[in-house]
Amino acid sequence: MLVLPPVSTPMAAASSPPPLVQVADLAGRGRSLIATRHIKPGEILLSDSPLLLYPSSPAASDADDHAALLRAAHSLSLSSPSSFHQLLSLHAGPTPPVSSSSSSPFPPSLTATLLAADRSNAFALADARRRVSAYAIYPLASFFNHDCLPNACRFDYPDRGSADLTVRALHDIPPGREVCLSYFPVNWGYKERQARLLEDYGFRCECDRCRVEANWKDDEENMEEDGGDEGMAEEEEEEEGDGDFPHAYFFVKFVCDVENCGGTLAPLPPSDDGTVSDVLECNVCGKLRKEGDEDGDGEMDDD
Ligand SMILES: C[S@@+](CC[C@H](N)C(=O)[O-])C[C@H]1O[C@@H](n2cnc3c(N)ncnc32)[C@H](O)[C@@H]1O
Repeated sequence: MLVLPPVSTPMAAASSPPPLVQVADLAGRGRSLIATRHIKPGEILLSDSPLLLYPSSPAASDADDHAALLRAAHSLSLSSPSSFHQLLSLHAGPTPPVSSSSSSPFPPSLTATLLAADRSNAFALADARRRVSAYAIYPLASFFNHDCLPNACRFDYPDRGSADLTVRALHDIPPGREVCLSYFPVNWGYKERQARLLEDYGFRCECDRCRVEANWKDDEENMEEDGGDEGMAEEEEEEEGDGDFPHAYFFVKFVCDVENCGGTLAPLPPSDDGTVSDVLECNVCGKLRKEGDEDGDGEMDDD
C-alpha cells in the first residue's frame, strides 16, 4: 500500500494525531488512520480519552440512550464549546429514528446531527459482567474505519474506573497501511455484518473477507456463525484447503474461543526492549492465551 501524506483536515489540525497513526483521506472511506511506520504485534497505536461519555444500562431503551446522549452533549456545549464543535465535526452517517426530539435541548437539525454522529462513532463500554454500562465518543478513535478482518482491536477498562480506550495491533502492520477495527464482534456472519454496516454506518463493506463471503451459500455462512473454523474438523479444513475460507487463520489465532465471548485476541504490548509478546489477550473476557496454543489446552499445538 502507498504511504500517504498527512491530510490537513480541520480535525487533524485541532488534535495532533499520535505518532504511530496519522489521519489521511482515502477515496470512498473518508478520514482514515494510516500507520506512520512499521508497527509490531501488540503495539499500542493510540490511547484516547472520551470527548463525550454518557451512561446506559441493559434496560435502557433507544429513547433513554438518546436522551442521555443529548443531555451530555448539551453539558459539553456549555462547558467546552470547542469540544462540542469537535463532536459536530465527526462523521455523521444515517440518522436513527428520532425518538426523543421533543425533549431535546437542541433544535431538530442539530439533534439529528448529534444522533447520527453518535450512531457512527460511539463505542459501547461494558462493565465487569459484560453488560453495556456507558457509551463513549473519542476524538481520535472515531477515525478508525471498519474491516471485517481488522488489523487492530480496542481495549477498555471501565471496571477500573476509566473510560479511556487503547488500540493495539494484532500483527505486523507495514508503514502506509490503513489501520482498521471491526465495529462489532468478528464472528458475525456476512448478512448480519452487511446489514449493520448499511443501517448504522451507511456503507456496503467490500473488504477482502466480504468479497469471499458474498459468494457463499447460506449454509456456509451458518457454519461461520456457529463457530467458523472452530466447528470444522482439521481433516476437513485440509481437504478443502483455504480456497473457500482464506481467513481461517484469522479465526484460529485472533478470535476468542471462550463460549459466547466473540472477543478479539491481541498480543500484549512489546516489552521495553521491543521484544514482541507471545501471549495474546482477549479484549472482551480478558483471557490470556500463549501463541501456538490455539486449542487452549496449555500445551503447544503441532503444526
Ligand atoms: C467511525 S467513522 C470513521 C471515520 C470516517 N471515515 C470519517 O471520515 O470521519 C465511520 C464512517 O466511516 C466510513 N467507513 C468506515 N469504514 C468504512 C469502510 N470499510 N468502507 C467505506 N467507508 C467506511 C463510513 O462512512 C462510516 O459511517
